[in-house]
Amino acid sequence: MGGRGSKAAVIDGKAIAADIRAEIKEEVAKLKAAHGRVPGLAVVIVGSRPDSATYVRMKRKACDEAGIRSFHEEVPETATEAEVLKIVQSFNADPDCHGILVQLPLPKHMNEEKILAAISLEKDVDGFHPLNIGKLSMKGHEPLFMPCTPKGCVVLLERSGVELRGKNAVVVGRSNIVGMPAALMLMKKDCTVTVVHSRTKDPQRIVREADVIIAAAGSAHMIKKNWVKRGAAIIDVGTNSVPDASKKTGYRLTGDVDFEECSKVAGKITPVPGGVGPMTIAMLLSNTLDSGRRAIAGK
Ligand SMILES: Nc1nc(=O)c2c([nH]1)NC[C@@H]1CN(c3ccc(C(=O)N[C@@H](CCC(=O)O)C(=O)O)cc3)C=[N+]21
Repeated sequence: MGGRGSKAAVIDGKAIAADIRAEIKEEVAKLKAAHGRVPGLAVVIVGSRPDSATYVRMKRKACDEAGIRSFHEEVPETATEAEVLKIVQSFNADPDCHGILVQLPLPKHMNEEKILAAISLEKDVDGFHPLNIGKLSMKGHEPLFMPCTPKGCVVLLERSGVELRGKNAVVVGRSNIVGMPAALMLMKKDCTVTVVHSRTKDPQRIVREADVIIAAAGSAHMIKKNWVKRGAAIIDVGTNSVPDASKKTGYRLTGDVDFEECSKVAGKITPVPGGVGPMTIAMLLSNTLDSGRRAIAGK
């Protein structure tokens, strides 16, 4: 694979996510049979951004299919921070709710950190609570939940047979929700990790050394063929909207990686869409199942 003239194997995130969702569905059914209860996920959405509405619809459908109960609370863009905090607190206290997700981004007048920190640690299925993130960085401390997108990246690598131990991993991007936690998780998997960001000198030279590339910079097609070592595994987290007149919506989704060119040298590569995106939702269900199992079965 990845030899001269050959093409990278495409990692099918949609298929891997479907497998995981089927496994989760079975586990939910087992919980229900043994305890008469199922995991529950609360989704809080503030305002009516069309992209947020789409993601929330997909999450809800995924819950339904897996047998996970979902609760929805939608408030207008003009709601106050106190109102959102109150909703979070009511789900914190609800024994049928095992996971709480506050859809991001929040309107500018709300303090995102304050709202995320109000979510009970035991229900933080997004893994965004500062304590859960902090534990990721410490030896001997396991977070209750890992953030869904970077966890999805690691699971994609593992399920497609990429050995991580001792490998050079380069993470492009240092965001709280993807780059930083992805780097920490790969370190826990015994990779040697380098994080490349907007102030890095000569990022191409560093990325070219990578056996594993996690592209999470938010810049369409910034990773080119001559940035990639032959045989490298590439996980593309980018979800950039670019104009496309042939689409109904007028735009299409594209990654941070120039897929056409890079797949000529990479060993394995994820597409966008159909790569990391579906895994984000599968990991959300997985975290909700874990949380529900802890609460319902006590393990
Ligand atoms: N509290 C919170 N938690 C999140 O996990 C969260 C969030 N806020 N805000 C927005 C981002 C984005 N996100 C995605 C989920 C699924 C796809 C996904 O399934 N994408 C499909 C395609 C979707 C399409 O075509 O529009 C794919 O890549 O194949 C993408 C992105 C979760 N997010």
